[in-house]
Order: sequence, then structure tokens, then C-alpha cells
Amino acid sequence: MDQLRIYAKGGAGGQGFERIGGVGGKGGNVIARAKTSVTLEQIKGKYPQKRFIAENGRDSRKLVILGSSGEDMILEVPVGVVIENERGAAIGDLNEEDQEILLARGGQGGNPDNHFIGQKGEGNVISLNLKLIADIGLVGFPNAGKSTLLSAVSRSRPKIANYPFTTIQPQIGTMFYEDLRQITMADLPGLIEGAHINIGMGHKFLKHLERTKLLLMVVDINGFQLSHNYQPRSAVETVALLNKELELYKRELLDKPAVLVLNKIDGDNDGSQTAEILDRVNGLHETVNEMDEELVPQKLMKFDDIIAVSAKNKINIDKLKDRLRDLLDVYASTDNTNTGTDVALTDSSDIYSRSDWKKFSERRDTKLV
Ligand SMILES: Nc1nc2c(ncn2[C@@H]2O[C@H](COP(=O)(O)OP(=O)(O)OP(=O)(O)O)[C@@H](O)[C@H]2O)c(=O)[nH]1
Repeated sequence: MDQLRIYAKGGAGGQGFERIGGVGGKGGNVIARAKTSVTLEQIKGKYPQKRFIAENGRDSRKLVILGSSGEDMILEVPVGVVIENERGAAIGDLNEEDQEILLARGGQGGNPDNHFIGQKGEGNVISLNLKLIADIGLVGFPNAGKSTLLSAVSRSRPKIANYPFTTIQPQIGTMFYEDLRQITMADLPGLIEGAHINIGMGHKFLKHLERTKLLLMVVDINGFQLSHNYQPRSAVETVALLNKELELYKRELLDKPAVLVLNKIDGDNDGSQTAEILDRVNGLHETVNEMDEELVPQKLMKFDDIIAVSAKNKINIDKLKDRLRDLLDVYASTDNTNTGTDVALTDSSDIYSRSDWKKFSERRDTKLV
């Protein structure tokens, strides 16, 4: 969820008491305050009506010359949110903890200027938009080739982006297309085995993946080993492990559009290694039964596609770029999210698309040196 529309209404001003020159209290304001711990989903869950109304100011009375002001209504919103009005114009953005923005002003209390009649508070339809870090977020353990891939797809060297609302610095690459379309891709450092329990940069990393439209999982066909203290993992185990890390952090991440990239196929001379991985990933709901329980996620991600590449030798990079673009377009036009598949699946439905792989395997002999 990256957008939430709400209604904010300032409290009305209290009535003045003309006979004694009494002034009504000012209506409370509705104020957005940034908190890193808050999500848009939480706001929606807590306030399903999405109406935020501040308290009215009190009237001035015989013994109360100055009516007291209404309380402000404070709405806690996620850090990194852009606030827009009904017409889509930006009112401002909140990039730091406890930063505040006024959403709707309370009405003036009744006083001589308004004939002692308390004024209504402002009523505004407001849209809270989470800033995207990039269209595509790379997911992969160290050494999978994420930086190399980012450089391969983007024309120039990826830039280190300075996002005020993150403490980590994502590398952002821009993919350029012939018709001038641009798609951004972010490599957020720090995902390692155990990230969900906050080993390494853990949560800080995973949190930002939520702010991308599509996840691109990058796996080295030779597998992965975090360090000598950790067991080596095969490529297929790595897919399961990454799936699990995402799931343990936040299950909803598994519902995002996702593509799997099998990288470093230049080292697989006859293509058999990659073909076997692809087969096993395609049947992951069966393959996981043979894996250590600690590697197995409860729910499997549904990849929109699996593409084998060599980031270093630029094999299949254009194909990857085209596919990513197509997928983003499809998702933008249908606003679909894929639903993923549970591991406890009993039917044998093939949850991964093989189409591109077939085409690739037919062509790969001519492409490989
Ligand atoms: N043979 C081969 N090596 C590759 C390929 N892509 C990346 N590498 C090598 O793999 C190593 C790791 O690549 P990086 O791009 O730094 O990997 P990363 O995933 O960004 O790693 P971290 O920065 O540690 O997260 C480097 O030595 C790359 O040259 C590839 O397609 N083929």
C-alpha cells in the first residue's frame, strides 16, 4: 500500500460573547506527524473511516471571557510520505521523525472581527503518498552480482542516492529505453541470511523494498555462502532462503510482482547447471520438501518470470530490461498484485513461467562464448 486518501477537518471556533467582548476558543488543527514505526496500513486499520477531525474551540460565556482552544488532532504518518491535496498538488513531505505538517486549520473563535461568530474549520481531502525509492528493488545476498547487474542495465554507473528518509544509501540505476522511457532500479545493501532477525542491516534494508513496485531477486547459479560459519547454499536453496527472509520480515512482500534472475550463466558452459536450477525452481513447491526445514518458507513467491543472465558478459540483459518494462506496464494498467502460492500446495500447477527460458535455451549456444 503506498497511498491513502483521508479527510481532515479542523475544529470549529467557539462562539464569542459579544456583550462582554468575550472571544471564542480557536478550533484545533489536524496535523500530520512523521513516525518511522507507522505504516499506511496501520492508519487504515485503526481508522477505517479515514476521517480526522480536531476538537472544536469552546464558547465564551458569562464567566469565561476567553473560550479555550480545541485540541489539535495529531495523525501519525510514516516517515517518507508526500502529502498532496485533492488536486494532486504537493503540500509538503515528511522526511524525518517528528516532522509535522498542517493538514487542516481550525476555525477562528468568535471575536469582534467576525461579529463574534466562531468560524468553521477547514475540511481537506488529503492524499498520503509513500515515496518510491525506485520502480524495481534488487533482492539478493552478497556476491550474487547485484551491483554488476545494476551497471549492466543502466547506461551509466549507478548513482548513490541520498534519500533523506532512509539511513541506508541505495544505489540507483536508471534503465533508458529507446522511446525515452526511464525505469529506476535500486540496490539496497545489506540483505544477508538472518536479515529478518536483524543480522546485518536487516530490517532497515527490507523496509525499503516495500517502496518499490517490483522485486528482482538475483541469485548466483553457483549458490551462496555467507561465511565459513555458515553452510554453503545451492542456488535453489538460496531462492527459498531469500523467499523466507522476505516472508519472515513481512509476508505481504511476497505478493509483490517479482522476477527471478539467475546470474553468472557465463560459467555454465553447456547450460546444464542453469537448466537444472530452472527445473527445480519451477517445481519449488516439491523441491522444498527435500530441503532443511530452516530454509523453507511457508508461502512461495510467485515469479512473473525467471530469466537467466550474465551480468558480467551482458548476456540477456536487453531481454531482461524489456521484460521488466512489460511487467511494470501490465501491473500499472491492471493494478494487479500476484497472490503467491502456499507451500502446502497439493496440486501440481506450475507457478512459474517457463516461456522465456525455453526461448533462451534455444538461443543460448549462439550467445555464449
Ligand atoms: N562470472 C560472473 N561473475 C559475475 C557476474 N556478475 C557478477 N560477477 C562477479 O561476482 C562478484 C560479485 O558481484 P557484485 O556485483 O559485486 O555482487 P553484489 O551482489 O552487488 O554483492 P554485494 O555488493 O556484496 O552485495 C564480482 O566479482 C563480480 O565480478 C556474472 O554474470 N558472471
